Formats: sequence, C-alpha cells, structure tokens
Amino acid sequence: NHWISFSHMATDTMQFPFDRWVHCEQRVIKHSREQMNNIKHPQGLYSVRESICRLISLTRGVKCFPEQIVLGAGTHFLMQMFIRLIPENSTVSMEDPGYNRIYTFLKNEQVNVQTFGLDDKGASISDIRRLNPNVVYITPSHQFPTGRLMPIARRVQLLNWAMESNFRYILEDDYDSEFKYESDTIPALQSLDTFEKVIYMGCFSKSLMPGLRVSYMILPQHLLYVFRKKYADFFQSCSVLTQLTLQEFIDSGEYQKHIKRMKQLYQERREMLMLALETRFGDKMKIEGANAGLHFRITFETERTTEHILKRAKEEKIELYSMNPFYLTNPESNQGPSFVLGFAKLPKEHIDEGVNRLYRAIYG
Ligand SMILES: Cc1ncc(COP(=O)(O)O)c(CN[C@H](CF)CCC(=O)O)c1O
Repeated sequence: NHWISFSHMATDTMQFPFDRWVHCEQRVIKHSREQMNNIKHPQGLYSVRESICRLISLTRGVKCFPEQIVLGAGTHFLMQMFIRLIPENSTVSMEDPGYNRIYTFLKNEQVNVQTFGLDDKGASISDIRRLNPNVVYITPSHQFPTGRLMPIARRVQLLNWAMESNFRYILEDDYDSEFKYESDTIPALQSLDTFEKVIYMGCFSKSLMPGLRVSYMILPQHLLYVFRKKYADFFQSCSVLTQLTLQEFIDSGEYQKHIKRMKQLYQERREMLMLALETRFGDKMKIEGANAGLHFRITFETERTTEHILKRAKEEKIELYSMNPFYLTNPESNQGPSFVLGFAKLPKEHIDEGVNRLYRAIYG
C-alpha cells in the first residue's frame, strides 16, 4: 500500500495550477523572448522585483523599493551574498533549535556562528545580549522548527537591541508566512524598522513550490550600496524564464488566487489532522506552533526512543521527520520524542490512516 507523507519540506504539487503557470510561461515566450538574453542584472530583472515589491507590501507590510530587492535561487545564496557585505570577522547568531541547513552552511563558510535559546515568545533577548553578536538570524513569523510566533513586544525589544550599537543587523527569515490560521498575520519585523537594521528574506518555496528555486532578500540602502559595488559583475542565479513567468503569475492575479485556495485547503487538512491526533493520542501528545505555516511540532509521551519511532515509521510507510537535526548545539531538555509534522502533502482522505500508522509506529 501507498506511503503517507508528514513532510514539512514539501508543498502539494498535485494542487499546483500548472495549466495557469504554463499559460503564463507561454505569454512570456510570446512577448518577452528577447529578455532571455538579459542575464546582466545581478539582482534579478527589475520588472520582476517590482511585482514582488508590490506583493509583499500588500501581504506582509514590507516597506521597500524594487531597487532594494536581490533575487537568489535559494536562501543559501542570499545568505552567502549577505555575509560578504559585512566585515570578515562578523559574528552571526541564530536560533537553537533552528534551521540546521543554514547553520551548517555558515560553518562551512567559516563564519563565526553561535546559537541562542528560545522562550515561548521565540528568540531569547537575554541570550542575544549575552552573546553580543553583529547579526541575529531569526524566523519570527513561524519559528523554524518549533512554529513559535514572536509577538510584537519582543520584536520591538529586538529592534531596540539592534539600534543600541552601530554595527548590528537582524536577518528576518519570513519563509513560511503566507498561511496564517486562527489569528491575523502579524506584519513583518521589517515594517517596524526605521534604522536600516533589518534584512528581510522571503521565498516562494512554501507558497508555490520549493523546486522553483526563487527566493529574495531586501537590503537596507546602505548595504545595497556595498552590494552594487561588490556584485556589479555578478550574474543572477534565478532563471530568467522562471523570473518572468513568476512575474506574470503574480501580475495576472493567479498568485493571490492560488494562495487563497491553498490556505483554505491547508486549513481544512490542519484542522482534520489536529482533531484526528487529539482523538487518537489524547493527552499522550502535545502540539505547538500550529498557528501558521505548513507544519507544527508534536511531542509524544512514550518510553520509546526517537530512533526507534523513525524506524517503525518507515515500516509503517509514513514519511516522518524528527526534531533532532534541528538541535544545533544542545539537545533540548527532553520532554519526549519530538517531531515536525507537515500537512501540505497530506490529502484529507489519508489523514485518519496516517494518524493510525503514526500511533502504531509509536505505541504498536
Ligand atoms: C527556515 C527556512 N528558511 C528558508 C527556507 C526556504 O529555503 P529556500 O527554498 O532554499 O529559499 C526554508 C525551507 N524549508 C526547508 C525546505 F522546505 C525544510 C526545512 C528542512 O530543510 O528540513 C526554511 O526552513
């Protein structure tokens, strides 16, 4: 029988409107054929940046000009360019548990990277003050991987910290911010920034598909100046065809239509999954970080180890990811085996079966 996926990394490509996407692509090929030779702009095509600028000011309250946007074929590329804009020996600090791929990436780039803890409001200010880094990298709208939401008050505290000294920056990774349930979206931290301290990073990996490889960052003016000197001869890493098709997809309204439809669909799946988990596991499990995004964190009360559960999950044919890779320096005080549970690739009709298999994997 078939596999059931709790992956937090995927979107439901079966639901993606490929016919609309191809229609946009055909229009690009018809009207902008000549642009396929235009690879010179290091930040990506201006018209594409204009569309993204309009979109995120609407959806996230982000304040920027197209001139400030830099496209890249993934968050890693953007991070790599950013760290080259600041002095060599800068210290970067990030969340633990946190996004291990960026942690490993920064280590490989010989960046001095440290980690700080989280409390229920996200990044711990006292930890950050103790570390006294130049750059703080956070995921405030849906902390990765715990899903915590950083309240406005904490955001303001963080901005005040950044403003206390000349050379401090906040990298706001807003990767999973299109889908908000229960409460309204909190505007991006960047929208509160008046001192050019916040570098906003976003992507289309969750709203569209990770495979498109289109992400972006917004540089404050003074860093844009450095970027333009350093990267004048740089070629953009995103394909021109994908950039222009994305622009057409946004400008034609297809993007907003898609988000509206997927939000409805993900909301239903999320509710059904949480209910099925509640019914099956009762107080043997604890869920957190479910108010936004395409995954939440779940912790189980069991004597079984995480490794054992992952092995059993494979036997039960469920794709399941544990929290372990995301504990970067100190394994969290264990309240029990903890997992990231994604529902983007979990059709409604598989939810009950998926939860039953999960139960068998843990208690069977
Ligand atoms: C915290 C965070 N910031 C950005 C992205 C977007 O990266 P990119 O598409 O390369 O721009 C992701 C993407 N999330 C990963 C891929 F879906 C999943 C996590 C895993 O690697 O386990 C992410 O978690």
